[in-house]
Parts: sequence; structure tokens; C-alpha cells
Amino acid sequence: MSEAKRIDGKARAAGLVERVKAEAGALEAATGRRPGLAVVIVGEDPASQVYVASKARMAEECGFKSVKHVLGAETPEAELLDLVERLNGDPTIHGILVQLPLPRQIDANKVIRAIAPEKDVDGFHLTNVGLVGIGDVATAFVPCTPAGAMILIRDALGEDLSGRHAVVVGRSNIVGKPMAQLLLAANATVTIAHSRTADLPALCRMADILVAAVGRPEMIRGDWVKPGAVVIDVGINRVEAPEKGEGRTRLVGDVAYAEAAERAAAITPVPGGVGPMTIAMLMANTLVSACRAAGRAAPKF
Ligand SMILES: NC(=O)C1=CN([C@@H]2O[C@H](COP(=O)(O)OP(=O)(O)OC[C@H]3O[C@@H](n4cnc5c(N)ncnc54)[C@H](OP(=O)(O)O)[C@@H]3O)[C@@H](O)[C@H]2O)C=CC1
Ligand SMILES: Nc1nc(=O)c2c([nH]1)NC[C@@H]1CN(c3ccc(C(=O)N[C@@H](CCC(=O)O)C(=O)O)cc3)C=[N+]21
Repeated sequence: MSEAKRIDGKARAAGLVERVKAEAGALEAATGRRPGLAVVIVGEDPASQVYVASKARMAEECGFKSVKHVLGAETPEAELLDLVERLNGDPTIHGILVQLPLPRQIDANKVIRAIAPEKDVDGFHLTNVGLVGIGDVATAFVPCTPAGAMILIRDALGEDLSGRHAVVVGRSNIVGKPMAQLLLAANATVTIAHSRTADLPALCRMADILVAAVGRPEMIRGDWVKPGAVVIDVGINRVEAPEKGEGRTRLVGDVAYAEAAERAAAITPVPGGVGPMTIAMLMANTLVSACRAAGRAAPKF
């Protein structure tokens, strides 16, 4: 088997962002309104700071209004709920993202439920989860990571996944579960695996589409991959990189890339795969929200 095609998520995301930018320009020209995205971060987790900064940067690049709220790590839940309420009522804000995880004193479910569903561009509110659950992915805000992964899968295999077996490793509410729903909506036959699954390597070897969303560096080895499979690596793991020098780190996925690439037909790298697609989909969702608020037809991504 020859080396897999490397799926360039970074380039695909850049193309999406160009479209969002053009559509945002058209919306502003027609209505005088700009899409607005509010990103809220509680505490100083350095990894979260990096993501939040790149989300804010991308929003500006798209011509959006971009506001960032940084709250102290000790912020009481009620204060965060107040902020969400204010953002819900602010007509210049169309998307609200509260960065997860949140500190212990704050109930994340309660915060997510407080976000107006029509501004929930993360797709985490029960209303959007429910819409995805019943297969109404056109009305829902679909969570950005699975939505971005799905675009890469469609590029590789087409719109209709009939007859294909997809294995999703991971069952979180933000990645694994919605990923499985989207694959099902596209007619794939879907298996969801998790930490209690028996003989995970054998199960993975049955996958025509293998999605890894585990959070364990390079756990999925080359010989877990069915020859010719499409492999989507959602994992983002920072590991030590002594080869780069003392104290240096690098990012790796949940899949051992080099090994897996010897068997897969196509595979996403980390970095440069699903990560940039996530941010692009956040921009797309925010644009869609702004179009709906202005009573205009929203583009499809
Ligand atoms: N690229 C992107 O844009 C994004 C990347 N990520 C990355 O994706 C990964 C997953 O994120 P997230 O879903 O939030 O993580 P969670 O920790 O919420 O979920 C991890 C899932 O993996 C399962 N799991 C853990 N260990 C094993 C194992 N040994 N074998 C099989 N399954 C296992 C868990 O099973 P169980 O339920 O049984 O505990 C759980 O369902 C992380 O690396 C994260 O950084 C996340 C969001 C966005
Ligand atoms: N409410 C909420 N919504 C989220 O969508 C959300 C969240 N909380 N909490 C954390 C996770 C993680 N996440 C990533 C987004 C982009 C990259 C990304 O762009 N990664 C680059 C590399 C970035 C780097 O170099 O550090 C890449 O893979 O190429 C990664 C991870 C969104 N998340």
C-alpha cells in the first residue's frame, strides 16, 4: 500500500474562512450589520488562552466584531451567568462561546443552558443537541469540531456514506457523540467506542472511517487501521520533545501518524488537520447566526 493522502485541514479551513469573510462583507453591505462573536474564558489555563486568542484573531480577519471577556479563576458561577445574560441581550453579538473546561465552582451544564440557543455557536445547548439528535442538522448549530471533521470526510468520500462502517473512538458530548450523529445522518453505519470497549484494536480494524477523539497521544497504532481507511485524528496532545531541546514540546494526535499513513487511504495530520477546521466552523456558525438575526438566508458550509 502506498503512503496515504495527507488531508490538508489548514488549507481547507483557509478556503472556508475566505468564504465567511466574503459573506460577512455582503451582509454588512446589505444591512449595515456585522457578525459579532463573544468569547469568554475563565481562569488562566495557558492552552485555553492560545485557542481563545486564535479564535479572536480569526474573527477579526473575517471582519467580525470580536469581544473577549477574561474572568478570574475564582469567578463565582452567578457572575458568569450574569455575563451570559448580558451577551444574550446584546443585539451586536450573534455568537457566544464559553471556553471549556470551566473551574470547579462553576457548573458547565448550567452555563451552557443559559446561552440563548440562537447564539450557541458551539452547538452545546440542549436545543441544538436535540436538533442534531433528530437529524435536523440544517437548523441546528452543529458543534464545530465534528462539523469540521465531517467536511473533511465528505471531501474524501462524498456526501453519502451508505455502506461504510465508521468507528468513533470517544463519546464526549463535544466531539464523539455529535460526530457519531453526523456520520449516521450521512448514512454511515456507526460504532461508538470508549474506555470500556473490549478489543479496541480489532474494532478499529473494521472501520472504513476511523475517528479518534480520545486525548491519548498516539494511542491508535498503524496496525489498528484497515488498509484503505480514512482516518480523522481529532486529538490534540502536547508532549515533551527533547529532540527539539530541553523543555520543548510538540503537538501529536491520538493516532501514530507515520504508522497509520502506511495503511490509510487518507489521514489528517496534527497540527494542521481538524484543529483549523474547528475554528473555521466557529466563524461559519457565527456568520449563519448573524444572517438569521438579520432575517436573511444563511449560506451552507
Ligand atoms: N481538534 C479540535 O478542534 C479539538 C480537539 N480536541 C481533542 O480531542 C480529544 C478528545 O477530546 P474530548 O472529547 O473533549 O475528550 P474527553 O476527555 O471528554 O473524552 C475522551 C473520550 O475518550 C475515551 N477514552 C479515554 N481513554 C480511552 C482508551 N484508553 N480507550 C478508548 N477510549 C478511551 C473516553 O471514554 P469514557 O467516556 O469511557 O471515559 C471518552 O469518551 C482531546 O485530545 C482534545 O484535546 C477536543 C476538542 C476540539
Ligand atoms: N467552548 C469550547 N469550544 C471549543 O471549540 C473548544 C473548547 N471550548 N475548549 C477547548 C477545545 C479545543 N479546541 C481547539 C480548537 C482549535 C485547535 C487548533 O486550531 N489547533 C491547531 C494547533 C494549535 C497550536 O499550535 O497550539 C491545529 O491542530 O493545527 C485546537 C483545539 C476547541 N475547543
